Amino acid sequence: MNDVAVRVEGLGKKFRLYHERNQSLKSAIMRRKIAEYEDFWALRDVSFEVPTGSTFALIGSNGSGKSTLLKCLARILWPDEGEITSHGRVASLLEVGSGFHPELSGRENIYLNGSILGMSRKEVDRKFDDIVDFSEIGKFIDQPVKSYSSGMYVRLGFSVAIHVQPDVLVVDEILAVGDAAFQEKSRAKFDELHDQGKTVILVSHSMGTVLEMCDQAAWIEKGSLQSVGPVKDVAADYTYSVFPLAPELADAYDDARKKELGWPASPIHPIAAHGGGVVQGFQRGALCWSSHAGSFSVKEPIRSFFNAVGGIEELGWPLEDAQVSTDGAVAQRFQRGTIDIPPNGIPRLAPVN
Ligand SMILES: Nc1ncnc2c1ncn2[C@@H]1O[C@H](COP(=O)(O)OP(=O)(O)OP(=O)(O)O)[C@@H](O)[C@H]1O
Repeated sequence: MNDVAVRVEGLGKKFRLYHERNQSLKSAIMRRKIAEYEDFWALRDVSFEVPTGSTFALIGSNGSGKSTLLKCLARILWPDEGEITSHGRVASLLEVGSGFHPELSGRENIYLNGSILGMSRKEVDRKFDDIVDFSEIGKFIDQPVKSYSSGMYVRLGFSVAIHVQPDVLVVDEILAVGDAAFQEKSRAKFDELHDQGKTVILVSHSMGTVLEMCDQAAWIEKGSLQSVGPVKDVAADYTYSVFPLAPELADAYDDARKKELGWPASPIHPIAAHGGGVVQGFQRGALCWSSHAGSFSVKEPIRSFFNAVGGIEELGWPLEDAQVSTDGAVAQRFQRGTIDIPPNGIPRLAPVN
């Protein structure tokens, strides 16, 4: 077996950006001039290898070129420079409804999509019931797919793609369209593929999902590769670029704290009251700097706090580390009140009058 599932070498993909809004031949003739355009390189000089059996994430900000790269990997787009070599059967699930014909039924689309992804009719016949079962489309299978919800589209598309039994599965963010139960089911399917030594390449904006599911990653920005390697390193590089450290916190963020708190997971929140300060959420806690107390770290529960109230306006910054009792309850004192989180419960905020 090959150690490398996909090799990308010097990849470049350009698009034409037209300066005239209307690009039809008729309008060009009417205006007696050919539409002007410029070349825009969505990807340039991108090279990396995806190890066989890895779950590989592509990360980067909006418009950085992730989907374009996935489309090149799935052979939906053809590169203008460089090349992609892949080993084994590649199946992809990119845009909602891609590979489906809206007027055809779910049943007909399973055959259509299956053949696009390289399955024979006999193979689809054999797997048909499993595909329908996994998709949970049930009695709607003979309805035209144009009447399906986007979640139903994705469930059917994903079900066909995994039943191709690909060596490499290429998936864009669209799985997030499915409901919680289906997302859980697709996660389990990814684990199964991983256990079978299959390779999955996916795009996700959720750093939690990426860290949980993937072992390798590549970070792309403005069409060029920034870093590639173990997911933790790449995710750290990326998040530092998105959420730089507050200058006040930089000194406090030594190696020990880095280990304890992880990398930045939120922008810097300024605190106006009581002489001012800043607080910033990290992967496993928060760092706080106040003009009174200098800087100190707060562990996990502050994240629940951030989520619960959407900010630190009400209670101010934390005055102590969270106190965790044996039954899992959490209590933490803040500048203007306290927060209590019962085991598996909703945080209660108790502002001081
Ligand atoms: N068909 C196209 N014609 C012209 N420009 C395009 C085309 N497809 C993509 N682009 C441009 O290429 C760049 C990269 O787009 P792409 O969709 O790959 O980004 P992305 O990283 O997937 O973004 P997002 O996170 O927002 O989904 C963008 O600037 C986009 O406008």
